[in-house]
Amino acid sequence: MEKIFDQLIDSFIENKVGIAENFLSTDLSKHLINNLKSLFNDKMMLSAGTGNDTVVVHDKMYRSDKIYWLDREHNNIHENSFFNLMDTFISHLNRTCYTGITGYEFHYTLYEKGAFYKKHVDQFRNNEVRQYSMIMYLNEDWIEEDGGELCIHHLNHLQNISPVSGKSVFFKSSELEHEVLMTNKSRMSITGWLKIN
Ligand SMILES: O=C(O)CCC(=O)C(=O)O
Ligand SMILES: [Fe+2]
Repeated sequence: MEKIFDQLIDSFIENKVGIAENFLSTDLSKHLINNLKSLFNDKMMLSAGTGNDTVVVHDKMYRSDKIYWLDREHNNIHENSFFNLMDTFISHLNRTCYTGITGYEFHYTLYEKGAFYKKHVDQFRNNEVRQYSMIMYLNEDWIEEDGGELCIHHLNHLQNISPVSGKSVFFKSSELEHEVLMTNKSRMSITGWLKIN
């Protein structure tokens, strides 16, 4: 696993956007996507909001994804495997890069056909707790016509990343502007932030 962690970290250092293709095993991706689908069927996935810590605005012109927060207290074996993986990644990151991460938060994310998330930065304006953004995609068989790329706005160019199963993306929450382009079919992922307090 350390090799994949280093791939994510090294590409982050080189390009400001870390990408690792097999961060989640096929098995774990499958279980997590099944969790997400059953949460959706049980109407547990709710419209995501935007704003700072205290004011959350639900503006469907700005983002139209649905989310559900992961929690060890759900006692879901696959969710806990995911958290174990993140714990290992964070100790590796802290050990090799002195990042001092002390916590995290992750949600399941569903963009239904036609959904998007307009250009934004992840760190809240009045709160610097979120240090790194991390997204794990869960979609098998993604083709260009499906749209839904993560589009990173670098200073002089755009970088489009397709949301393919197992792939993880990692970048600084305070810096990079990015958006999720409109998706032409259901787009599923786990999105989260590594935090300091
Ligand atoms: O799903 C993605 O590719 C990015 C999601 C995102 O930018 C966010 O939730 O803040
Ligand atoms: Fe974001």
